[in-house]
Amino acid sequence: MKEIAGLKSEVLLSAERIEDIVGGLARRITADYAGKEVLLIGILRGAFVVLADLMRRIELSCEVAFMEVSSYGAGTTSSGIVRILKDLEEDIAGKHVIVVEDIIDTGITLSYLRRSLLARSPASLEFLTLLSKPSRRRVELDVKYVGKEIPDEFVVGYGIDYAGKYRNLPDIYALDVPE
Ligand SMILES: O=P(O)(O)OC[C@H]1O[C@H](OP(=O)(O)OP(=O)(O)O)[C@H](O)[C@@H]1O
Ligand SMILES: Nc1nc2[nH]cnc2c(=O)[nH]1
Repeated sequence: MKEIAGLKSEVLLSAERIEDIVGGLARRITADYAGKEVLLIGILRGAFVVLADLMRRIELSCEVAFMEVSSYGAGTTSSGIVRILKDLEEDIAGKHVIVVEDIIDTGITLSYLRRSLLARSPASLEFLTLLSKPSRRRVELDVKYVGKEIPDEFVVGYGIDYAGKYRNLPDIYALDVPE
């Protein structure tokens, strides 16, 4: 047991377990896109850690780009309103795009991104998330690459923050957040 932000917390996924999961996702992408070039779009800020590890294990010609979106304030619940804080600088028309997320909760962020990115005519568009909380879904989403499904717990570490902090923790912790 460890205290994070004064809250009780337990390791949900160790760094070693995360490495295995990310390696498995990278192998699937390498096989699925054989002979093609991919564009990975990391959704800032949380996805930068998984994206950095994932792309180094993908054995394909690979480009990277970033968008920053936000649907959470300082707290632990989604506002339900997605804002694009930083858009792509490049054209994605004709590219094989994989959007990389750290976590999917309600699905609102990715369903908004799907609409926004499909309108830009990529050759293909798929989604990857390290973590998914299926019990929290408020919109249906087809996510091809899911690292691990987790219960409805508030998690931090490996890029995922609590009030802007703890992204640097190598393991992922479940926090005992009061209701
Ligand atoms: O499925 P949803 O309910 O839409 O939630 C998922 C979103 O929430 C987190 O981002 P957050 O807004 O916390 O921003 P951050 O990545 O900058 O920490 C996560 O990175 C996803 O983008
Ligand atoms: N930090 C954090 N952000 C989230 N966004 C959606 N779910 C979560 C979560 O469990 N933890």
